[in-house]
Amino acid sequence: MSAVPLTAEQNRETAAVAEVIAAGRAAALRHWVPATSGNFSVRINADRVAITRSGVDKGALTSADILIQPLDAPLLPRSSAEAPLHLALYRRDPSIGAIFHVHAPGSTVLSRVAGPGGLRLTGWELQKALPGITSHEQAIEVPVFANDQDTDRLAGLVEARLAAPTADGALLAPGYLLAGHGLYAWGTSPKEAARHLEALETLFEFELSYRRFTP
Ligand SMILES: CSCCC(=O)C(=O)COP(=O)(O)O
Ligand SMILES: [Zn+2]
Repeated sequence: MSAVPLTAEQNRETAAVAEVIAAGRAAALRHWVPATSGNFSVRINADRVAITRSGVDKGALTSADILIQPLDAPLLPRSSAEAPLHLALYRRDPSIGAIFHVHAPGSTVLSRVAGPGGLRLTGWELQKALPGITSHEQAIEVPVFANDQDTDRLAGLVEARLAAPTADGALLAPGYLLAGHGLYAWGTSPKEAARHLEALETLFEFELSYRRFTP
């Protein structure tokens, strides 16, 4: 009996699930997703994403832990508690290919030091790992939102903030912080989202150390 070949769409779905599993494992190796925290998603096409289920160990994901969520349908049972934050970003920006959320130490601590509002980054060469940044002299704005257990309401605030202009023409980071909670970062592909996540978390660690030495 010959196997039925997979369609291009099925191949895309399988690849997206594998990317979600790999992103969770990479984050866990860096201790960025302690105690089942974090959530990860990868776009399959214009209408659907692969996203982690709620409450599972993101460092030991299997394909059974990944849901295929249509963007314009109610949340599937056992979906991530933070799925509305992922879906809102995919809906507003078709170029987003992956979204990763971690509870990494630099992000989580700095989000409380900065408080709700915005965080400015400038002076760091590593900023150039972010899109549109060509100099350490440019300013990057990272929105910081008060944490909220109502993630639909939070998604509405994020959408409004990302649509608003920044002060002084600063570039918006491909990510934001939830105060006392963690970091969301995205990119056009899983690889780019991972690079943005790593750059932002490292910049936040730099910033925390720097602030200890400066008034
Ligand atoms: C144990 S961390 C609390 C929930 C959270 O912030 C998180 O990132 C994980 O939520 P999920 O529903 O996606 O597992
Ligand atoms: Zn979280």
